[in-house]
Amino acid sequence: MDEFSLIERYFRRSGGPGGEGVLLGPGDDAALLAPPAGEQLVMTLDTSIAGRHFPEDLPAFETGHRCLAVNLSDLYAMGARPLWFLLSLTLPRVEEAWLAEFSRGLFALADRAGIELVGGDITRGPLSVAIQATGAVRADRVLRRDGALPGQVLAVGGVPGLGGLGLRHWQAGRRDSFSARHFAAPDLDLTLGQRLAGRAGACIDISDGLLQDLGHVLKASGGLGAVIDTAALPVNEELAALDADDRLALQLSGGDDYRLLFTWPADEPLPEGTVAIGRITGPGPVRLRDPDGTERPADIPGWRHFS
Ligand SMILES: Nc1ncnc2c1ncn2[C@@H]1O[C@H](COP(=O)(O)OP(=O)(O)O)[C@@H](O)[C@H]1O
Ligand SMILES: Cc1ncc(C[n+]2csc(CCOP(=O)(O)OP(=O)(O)O)c2C)c(N)n1
Ligand SMILES: [Mg+2]
Repeated sequence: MDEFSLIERYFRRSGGPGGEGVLLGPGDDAALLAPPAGEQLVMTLDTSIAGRHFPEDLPAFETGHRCLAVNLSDLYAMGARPLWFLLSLTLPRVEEAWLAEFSRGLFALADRAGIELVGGDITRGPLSVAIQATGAVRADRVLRRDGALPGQVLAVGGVPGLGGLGLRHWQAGRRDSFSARHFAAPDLDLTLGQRLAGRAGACIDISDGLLQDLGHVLKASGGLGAVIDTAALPVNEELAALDADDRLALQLSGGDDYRLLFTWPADEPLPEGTVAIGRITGPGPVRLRDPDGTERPADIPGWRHFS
């Protein structure tokens, strides 16, 4: 089957509403899109390479879900609502069963998130999936990394450490655990970004580990510091069962969580489903506060591609 029939069969869908603002989707030289009036466009791109970003033997359905999820996560972290995406697929060979499952996983999440595939590219080579996603947000609702202020509460929507524990479980063959399933097909919060928009101070999605991603927020916000209450970090049963040091390392530097970390005015109730884990301080280091009140520097690194 050639490239054109593949696109027709697995990536071009007829019938549906066609997506907001889509004047011309896949099929011409490029897509033709109408930006929503009164909003700004938000664009992101993440590449997922087999063996580096996801396991070589990740099932095709999960691969489709995951590669879109990591991009949606960046749109949500900006307060945007998803609109359109482009898919660049590099495949070692044509396996129709794989493609059918991949596109099923991809579109199942795309439909839930309300994002439309408007074009892409297919080439031959080692398996990798690059997705460029575009969303829209009103100027007064944008969430940025540079909006943290001393005194704000630091909060998360989700369980930091789940992705890191899931990768460990996956590698150990425990592929049915809750965390392994979250790692394989990250369970995004599809509404939190919108609920934070226009209200949170700063926001970022946790992909490289809580401390590293918090570091980006603090640096962008002018070199602020933070205190994290280690006992306040939310856990599920699988994280709770680990010994304390192992658990904390995963919570702070595991990565692959794809949940939002944000700052919030201290005098306002937190949005439903989110948990306070500390607060932003004036310029200084990030410190960990243990339940007995002792504080220590947080010096656990996160995920780095080139170190
Ligand atoms: N090759 C590149 N050219 C231009 N900008 C880039 C490139 N790679 C990353 N960026 C930009 O750097 C910022 C951080 O990117 P990244 O570390 O991938 O963050 P994220 O976790 O949000 O995907 C983003 O604004 C991204 O667009
Ligand atoms: C097979 C495999 N090994 C290791 C990891 C861990 N890992 C790889 S990339 C990454 C960080 C996120 O990737 P990156 O390209 O930095 O995405 P971004 O931060 O740009 O969203 C993590 C935690 C993984 N997801 N899969
Ligand atoms: Mg990126």
